[in-house]
Amino acid sequence: MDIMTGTESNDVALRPRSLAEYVGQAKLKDKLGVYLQAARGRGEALDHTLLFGPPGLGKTTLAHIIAYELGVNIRVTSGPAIEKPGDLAAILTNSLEEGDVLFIDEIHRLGRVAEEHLYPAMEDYKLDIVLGQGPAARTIELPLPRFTLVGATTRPGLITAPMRSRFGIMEHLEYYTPEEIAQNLLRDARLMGFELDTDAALEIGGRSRGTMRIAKRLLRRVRDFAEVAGEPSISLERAHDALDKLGLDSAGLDDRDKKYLETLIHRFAGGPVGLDTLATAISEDALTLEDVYEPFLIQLGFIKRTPRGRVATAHAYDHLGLPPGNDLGLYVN
Ligand SMILES: Nc1ncnc2c1ncn2[C@@H]1O[C@H](COP(=O)(O)OP(=O)(O)OP(=O)(O)O)[C@@H](O)[C@H]1O
Ligand SMILES: [Mg+2]
Repeated sequence: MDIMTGTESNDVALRPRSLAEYVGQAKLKDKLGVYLQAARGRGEALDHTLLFGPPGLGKTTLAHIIAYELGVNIRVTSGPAIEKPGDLAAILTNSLEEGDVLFIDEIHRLGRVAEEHLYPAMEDYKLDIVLGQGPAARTIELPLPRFTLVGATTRPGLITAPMRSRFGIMEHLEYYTPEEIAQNLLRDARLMGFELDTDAALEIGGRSRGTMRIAKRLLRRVRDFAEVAGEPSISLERAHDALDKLGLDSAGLDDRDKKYLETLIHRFAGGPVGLDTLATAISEDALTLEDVYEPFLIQLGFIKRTPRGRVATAHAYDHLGLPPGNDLGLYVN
């Protein structure tokens, strides 16, 4: 099972529309609520906002909520979709109205040229367009409506300093607690019209890597098991059993997480080992490890990133049922 990717069918109806429906992220919501209210009160566009954090925590959802709360339209695009400066000009001049939100997903993948064109658009609400070539070329300045750029990224480290400095609001999304996830799953179940026991929701919440998207997918799979078993509601036992069948352990680690930890511990004596070496050893892409797998393993306190490489902690040994500091030596398998 691939719990990190895939489509989210009939998800749109379940997406929270307002900040009030958006579960968790209390600190972020508090602050954002104030900024939204202030911008609305002044009748101004919200400052440009950068949302960052691991996949599936709700950045895209939040971008839509911002537009909803401001009562404006949202235009959605992504870094890789903007290749030529012309692409950006088309987006900025075609459909944006005063106060609208322009959402650029994966903003770290914006090309350098497009990025440089975005600077004056963000700062002075104007676009410099170069007409012609060579000595005959001239630049015209196109005024833009005052808009709010909302950028989302899983890799804030790749956003250049000049880009970063143009965001007035920068917010980090955090992993959800099992309780927060359960709260949202109970709401989803209600909206989809099936019974979900609270302890079952908490069980799924505890095995979802703190990630809303994963939790929602697991809920659908657990529901399949319950339905096929002819059960009218989803019980803790059913959730437990189904999650075991899906290969998730008590901490919500899947087979690939476990392979990561086992490789680090057995093959590299718990580290330190470089990311690329580790990635090769488990046939994964280094970026995926860094963006998707490691943040949660770090959050659980199972691994550490050190200057000399990745290190497994005593916690990880414990979780895998190994004696602490297990020193099996190099290359046991
Ligand atoms: N705080 C929340 N409350 C309720 N539902 C949420 C919340 N956060 C996320 N979701 C739901 O979880 C799913 C994933 O959220 P979303 O697509 O916004 O994540 P993302 O951070 O943009 O992920 P990616 O980095 O992969 O683009 C969506 O179905 C969304 O409705
Ligand atoms: Mg997204």
